[in-house]
Amino acid sequence: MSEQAWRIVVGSDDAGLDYKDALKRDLEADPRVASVVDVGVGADEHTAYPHVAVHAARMVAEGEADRALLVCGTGLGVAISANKVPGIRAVTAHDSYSVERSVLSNNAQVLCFGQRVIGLELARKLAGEWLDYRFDETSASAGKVAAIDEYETAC
Ligand SMILES: O=C(CO)[C@H](O)COP(=O)(O)O
Repeated sequence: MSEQAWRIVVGSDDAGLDYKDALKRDLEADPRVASVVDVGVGADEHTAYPHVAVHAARMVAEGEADRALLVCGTGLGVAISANKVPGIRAVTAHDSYSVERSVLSNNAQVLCFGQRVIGLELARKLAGEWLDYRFDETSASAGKVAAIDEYETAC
């Protein structure tokens, strides 16, 4: 049986707009993706990154999307912001191994890139690889991710 296609939300601030739009086009053309929702920014829009990131992360936390792909200048601010939403595990990852482990070790639902940090072709390649990974709830990593969740409710 084939795996269910991803429902993805994309977002950026103005510093990440070009990459967000390019990655969105790739995702829309990808058969592994069922739907793509763009929460901005659009051209000539200057919403600060925390608002966009939290909007996207809430969509994931509330089950409206499976994953989010976020872009700002560094990929750091969108990750910090998305992680404020309970239940969200957001990472900044600019290399293939980290992207893989963000899903297989950390069950991260949110991947963040920095448009001022990596080249567009690398970002496109990493986003494509990201779609192939699914967290294994029966893996040895599952208990560690559960411990993160326990700290979220305890702290
Ligand atoms: O990279 C950003 C936040 O991490 C953002 O795109 C730019 O933020 P700024 O340096 O505060 O303008």
